[in-house]
Amino acid sequence: MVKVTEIFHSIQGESTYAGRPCVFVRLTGCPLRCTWCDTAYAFYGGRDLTIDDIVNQVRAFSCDLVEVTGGEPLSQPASLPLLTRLCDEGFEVLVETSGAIETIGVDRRVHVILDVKCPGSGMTDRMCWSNLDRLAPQDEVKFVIKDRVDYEWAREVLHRHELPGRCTVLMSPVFGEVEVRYLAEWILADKLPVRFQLQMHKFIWAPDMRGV
Ligand SMILES: C[S@@+](CC[C@H](N)C(=O)[O-])C[C@H]1O[C@@H](n2cnc3c(N)ncnc32)[C@H](O)[C@@H]1O
Ligand SMILES: Nc1nc2[nH]cc(C(=O)O)c2c(=O)[nH]1
Ligand code: SF4
Ligand SMILES: [Mg+2]
Repeated sequence: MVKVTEIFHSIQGESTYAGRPCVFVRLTGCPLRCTWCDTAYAFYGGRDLTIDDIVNQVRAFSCDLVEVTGGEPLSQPASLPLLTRLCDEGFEVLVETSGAIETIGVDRRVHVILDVKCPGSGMTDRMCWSNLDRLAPQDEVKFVIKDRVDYEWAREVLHRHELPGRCTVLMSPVFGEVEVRYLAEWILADKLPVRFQLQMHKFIWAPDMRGV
């Protein structure tokens, strides 16, 4: 069984897949507590579903792109067979993960979108740094930036781990926290080889709306 908060069809708002119709499978529960988390409603509750139930609900949307997110999807061991099954069914599969849980066992066909938790999240000490060694060219690493301190920390980490040569590097502002223009201008001033992104769905729908 997999504990699931919601399954919905929306416009992918993040990563290089932003703008594409996508089905989201949001698993319940997260061992982290990022100070700025926009999905605290997925920490508790949820419904127990079988992998077959989930696949049937996903199929009903007739959409080839599926993202498994949360909560922290990899904190449920059943997320691994779920990801493999979605690949076997022919979907293009993304997993959005905090960086705090080992990505060992994630099907190689899955595109991993891995957060690196900056100091402003309060969760840097939870990072599982060996996850960076497992990044493949089809994966994406994401820094969610709250302020200038986070930015400088992220810049140092991405250089130290030579991330830009290994996969896409995303930088995204914490929604409503940092002036988006400042982050854009910091990236330009430093000529950082990263992809700046905003959470597109928060501009399409109300920022606190669920299921979009
Ligand atoms: C809700 S998390 C779920 C997946 C996983 N727990 C993680 O942290 O990656 C999905 C994505 O939303 C981002 N996110 C959450 N709250 C945010 C906020 N207030 N502003 C910008 N991004 C946010 C997270 O950093 C993560 O990349
Ligand atoms: N539209 C939309 N795109 C998203 N991309 C990643 C999301 C997430 O919560 O992981 C998300 C989300 O919640 N909604
Ligand atoms: S790891 Fe993800 S779901 Fe968990 S608190 Fe942080 S942003 Fe929210
Ligand atoms: Mg979200």
